[in-house]
Amino acid sequence: MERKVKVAAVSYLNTKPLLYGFRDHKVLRSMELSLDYPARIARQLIDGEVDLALVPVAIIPKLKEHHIIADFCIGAEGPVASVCLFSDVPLQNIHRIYLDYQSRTSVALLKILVRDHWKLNVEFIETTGDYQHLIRGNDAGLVIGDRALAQRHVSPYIFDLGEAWIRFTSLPFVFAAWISNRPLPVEFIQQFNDANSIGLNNLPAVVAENSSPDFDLISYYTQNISYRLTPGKRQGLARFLNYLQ
Ligand SMILES: C=C(O[C@@H]1C=C(C(=O)O)C=C[C@H]1O)C(=O)O
Repeated sequence: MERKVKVAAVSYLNTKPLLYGFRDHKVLRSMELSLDYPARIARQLIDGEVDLALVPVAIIPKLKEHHIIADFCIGAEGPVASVCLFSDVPLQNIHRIYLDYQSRTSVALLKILVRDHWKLNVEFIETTGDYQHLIRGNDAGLVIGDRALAQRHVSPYIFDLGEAWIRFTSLPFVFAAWISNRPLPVEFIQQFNDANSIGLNNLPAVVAENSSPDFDLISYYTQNISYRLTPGKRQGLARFLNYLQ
């Protein structure tokens, strides 16, 4: 028997609908699953520690070989809610921006928007651990995931990067996609896609076992995160990857 496919997924609330259907699914016989934050998962796929991962799409150019294997992604066709630039002041008054160490795609997206859409002259600051308390005065911060949903209750100014990208390009955006660093059997991919779809078809059940004190999850899963990797999203992805060259 072939060895098990090592799969890594994002540990945030946005991924729960995709992972819901894996329990008891027969695809589990041929894979093992681990969870982490996006920048770590990116490193694991680049280093070959895993075979397939829900990785930030910004790392695609770093992979020797890549296959987008599933019909699902973490995308947005409007405000995404959990990828935002948070600030005490309006855009024009921001001097410095703390970058989220957990992110790869949103950091690259933010830099594109700052340069070409908002046309701001700011300094970027890398982070390695908690930094949200440093978001004050003229220092803004990019925050993603569940921590962004919490930061929405703290910062008076919220600039949503999903919304900004769409204003800028008129295209949807893909933050993360299921990407493998080697070809995988067709049968595995079919089962994997089936497992992904189960939670999306049963969102009330997904919400019943996950809760957020910060955001309404049904809205998050239906109005903000957009999970289907549609032709429009692939177009948005191609445009984004073009900017990275
Ligand atoms: C929408 C989100 O997309 C995420 C953003 C990522 C990034 O910036 O690298 C990676 C994975 C996604 O989970 C989010 O985390 O809120």
